[in-house]
Amino acid sequence: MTTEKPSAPTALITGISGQDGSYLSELLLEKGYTVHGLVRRNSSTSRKRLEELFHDKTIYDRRLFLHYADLDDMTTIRRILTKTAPDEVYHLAGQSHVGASFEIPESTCEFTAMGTLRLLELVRDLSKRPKFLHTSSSEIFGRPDESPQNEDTPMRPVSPYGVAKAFATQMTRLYRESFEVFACNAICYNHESPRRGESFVTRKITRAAAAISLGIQDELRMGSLNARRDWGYAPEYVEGMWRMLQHERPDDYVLATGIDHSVEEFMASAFSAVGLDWSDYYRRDPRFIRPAECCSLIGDAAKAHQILGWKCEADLSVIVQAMVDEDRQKLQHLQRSAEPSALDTAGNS
Ligand SMILES: C[C@H]1O[C@H](OP(=O)(O)OP(=O)(O)OC[C@H]2O[C@@H](n3cnc4c(=O)[nH]c(N)nc43)[C@H](O)[C@@H]2O)[C@@H](O)[C@@H](O)C1=O
Repeated sequence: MTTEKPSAPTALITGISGQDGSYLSELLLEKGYTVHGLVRRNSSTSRKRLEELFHDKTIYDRRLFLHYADLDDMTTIRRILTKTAPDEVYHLAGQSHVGASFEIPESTCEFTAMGTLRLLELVRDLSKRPKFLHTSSSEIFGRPDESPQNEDTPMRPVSPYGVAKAFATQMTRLYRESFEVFACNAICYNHESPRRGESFVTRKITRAAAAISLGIQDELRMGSLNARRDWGYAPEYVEGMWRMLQHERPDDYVLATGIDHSVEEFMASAFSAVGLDWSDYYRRDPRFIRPAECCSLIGDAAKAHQILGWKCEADLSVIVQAMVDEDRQKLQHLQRSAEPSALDTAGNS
């Protein structure tokens, strides 16, 4: 008698080419999943970036598939969902820059809020419903009354991004409670890595520290250094997302370290990693000060720890060092290959 092996699961990831999407696809591929990823139509670098990450072309060719689809193009997403019939959908895509959301509130809500609602509608209508994970954000708490925040802390967003995420978070709850969709919110606090985009403050700082130490840059223009954030390590956060969909019941979980640091402390750590004093290079620039700011966000991940066995282990100083090292290596490579335009520092984030 032959016992039939259960077929490996299939996942669909929106926003696969971002930091979290790349780590999540690696995790799922390692676990034997077939992974389908949605990439924006105008994102010409996405495919190349993922190809570079997956040196093993066999995996890339046979178990990782990319599809072009924007979050406002639901007929295409419906077709992809029907064709690929995923067991799990990880919804990571959206406009993720808090500062930019003050400039582009409408498109932020269009993609981050309405994009999530439209996806939930598609999932609800499928005959074989996949499990659904929405990556929510600590920005939903805005200026909270309590610290640390947990899954029951009231939402009080203070940015268009936070408002859009609060809408998407509440919709995800509603589809779970009213329409019986297996839908979870991963309420993620800031999480960083050497794959973090340069418009986020951590990467902006580590790249500047690396560039200044190599003589490529001479100052760092930034906004306020007082804000405090709970910074964790991105690969651990995607592991938490995966665990949520493996649990028997859908729910919401905070993913956070429970330890906060100021932007100034992060900067001191990055500059000391290259033997420099940050205060010699910092220039306050009002362009980077937001109209409203979440001053201090710190998460309580006790529920994720107790129910999912999730915890974060990476120390912030180790993350900072890894980011600075990666930036120095990349910049040195560019210096050697004499690509001056590529050495321009990210000045608009
Ligand atoms: C959880 C949450 O995490 C991220 O949102 P964020 O916390 O806004 O991240 P950030 O790295 O842009 O800013 C952190 C802090 O740093 C301050 N800051 C000062 N000067 C500059 C500056 O020059 N640039 C930037 N970007 N920030 C600056 C800024 O005002 C803020 O207080 C996203 O992943 C988001 O998608 C998300 O969900």
